[in-house]
Amino acid sequence: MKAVHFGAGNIGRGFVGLILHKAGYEVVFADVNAELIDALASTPSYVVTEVGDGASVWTVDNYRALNSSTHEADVIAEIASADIVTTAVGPNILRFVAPLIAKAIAQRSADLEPLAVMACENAINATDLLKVEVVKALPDAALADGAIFANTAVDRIVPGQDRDAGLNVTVESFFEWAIESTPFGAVTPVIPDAHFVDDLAPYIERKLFTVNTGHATAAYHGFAAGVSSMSEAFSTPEIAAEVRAVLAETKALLVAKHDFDPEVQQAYIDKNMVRFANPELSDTVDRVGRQPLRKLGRNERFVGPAAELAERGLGSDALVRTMGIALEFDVAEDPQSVELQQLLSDSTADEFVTSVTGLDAAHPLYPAVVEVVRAHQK
Ligand SMILES: NC(=O)c1ccc[n+]([C@@H]2O[C@H](COP(=O)([O-])OP(=O)(O)OC[C@H]3O[C@@H](n4cnc5c(N)ncnc54)[C@H](O)[C@@H]3O)[C@@H](O)[C@H]2O)c1
Ligand SMILES: O=P(O)(O)OC[C@@H](O)[C@@H](O)[C@H](O)[C@H](O)CO
Repeated sequence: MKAVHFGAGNIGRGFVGLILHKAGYEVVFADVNAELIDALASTPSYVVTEVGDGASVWTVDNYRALNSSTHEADVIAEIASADIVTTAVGPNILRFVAPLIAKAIAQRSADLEPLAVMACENAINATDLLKVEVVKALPDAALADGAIFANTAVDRIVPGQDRDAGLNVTVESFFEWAIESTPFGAVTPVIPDAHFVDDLAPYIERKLFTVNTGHATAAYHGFAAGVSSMSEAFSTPEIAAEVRAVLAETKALLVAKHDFDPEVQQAYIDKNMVRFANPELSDTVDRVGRQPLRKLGRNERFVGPAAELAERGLGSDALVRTMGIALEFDVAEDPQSVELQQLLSDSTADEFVTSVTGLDAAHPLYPAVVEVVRAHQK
C-alpha cells in the first residue's frame, strides 16, 4: 500500500505520516521545503516522541521524500499509482497542490481502485475545498470519478520543534482522526488508528469550535498579556477564564445544533483544558495564533460559531471580545499579522469586517463585530 502525503511539517511527520506508517503504508512525503525534503530523503527513519498519558516512542521508516516544487512530475507519477493522498499544508495552500492531484488522477490506470483523497487541515470540509480545486484543474470533470474525496477532522497538538531536533517530532500522546465514511461506501481505506463516521459535521465542529477556538483564545489573550508560551497562557487565571467563557458559548451552540449531551461536552472541554496546559509541550502563542486573517474568517473558529449563536438568539460576548483581542496580534514574522495591522489602520471598521470576516452587514452578529473592531483601531 502506498500513500502520498503533502506537507512534511509538524502534523505531517508527527501525525498523518506516523499513522499511515503504522497502518502499513509506504509514505511518500511531498513538500516544497528543499532543506526538509533533502533531510528526509537522506535519512532512513525519524522518531516521534509522545508526551502525556500513555506516551510511546515511534520510529517511522519505509518512507521516501520528493520536492513537489522541483520534482512535480515524479510526485504526479507517485500519486497516480498510490492508494491514498493526504495533505497537511494549511487550507490556503490546497489550491497549489490540487493541480498535481488532478494530473495524477488523469494519468491513473482505470484498473486501479479510486484514489482516496483526504485533506487533514483545520478547516470545515477542507477536502471539499480541495476537490473544487482538483476538479477545476481536470481536463474533464468526469475524471473525478477516479478518486474518492472524504472530509476529515484531525486532532493532535504538534508544536513547532527545536531546530536541533532534526526530523524528530515531539507530540502529545492524544490524537483523533475522524474520516467521513459515506464517500467510500462499504470499503474504507485501511487506517486502524482512524475512525470512520457517517456524519463528520458534529466531529469537525466539536473539534474546531472547542479545541481550536479555545487554543486560539488563549493565544490571542496570551499575546496581548505579553505571554509567549501556551502552557503559561493557560496557567494565567484571567486567560483560562476567557477560554472557559468562549467554550461555554461554543458548547451552547454544539448542544443546540448537534444535540450533544451538555455533560459530555463539558467533559470534553475539561479534558481539553488539561491538554492545552501540558507543560511538556513547548508550544507558543505565535504558532497557535498564526495566520490571524484565516482564523477570523467566516467559517472559522470565532466568526463561525458566533454567527450561528447570533442567528439562534444566543450570546457570543466572549467570542466577540476575543476577536477584538486577536486584532492586537502583531508578529513581524507572520505575514498575515502584518497584513492585519495594515488593514486595521487603512480600513474603516465596516470595510475590515466585511473583507476579513465575510459577515454581511445585515447579519445579526455584524454590529457587535464592527463595534469591537472600531474599539481596537488606533
Ligand atoms: N500542528 C498541529 O498541532 C496541527 C494539528 C491538527 C491540524 N493541523 C493542521 O495541519 C496543517 C499543517 O500544520 P502544521 O502545524 O503541520 O504546519 P507546518 O508549517 O509545520 O507544516 C506545513 C508544511 O507544508 C509545507 N508546504 C507549504 N506549501 C506547500 C506546497 N505547495 N506543497 C507541499 N507542501 C507545502 C511546508 O513547507 C511545511 O513543511 C494546517 O492546516 C494545520 O491547521 C495542525
Ligand atoms: O493549525 P492552526 O493554525 O489552524 O491552529 C493552531 C493550533 O490551534 C492547532 O494547530 C492545534 O494545535 C491543533 O489543531 C490540535 O489538533
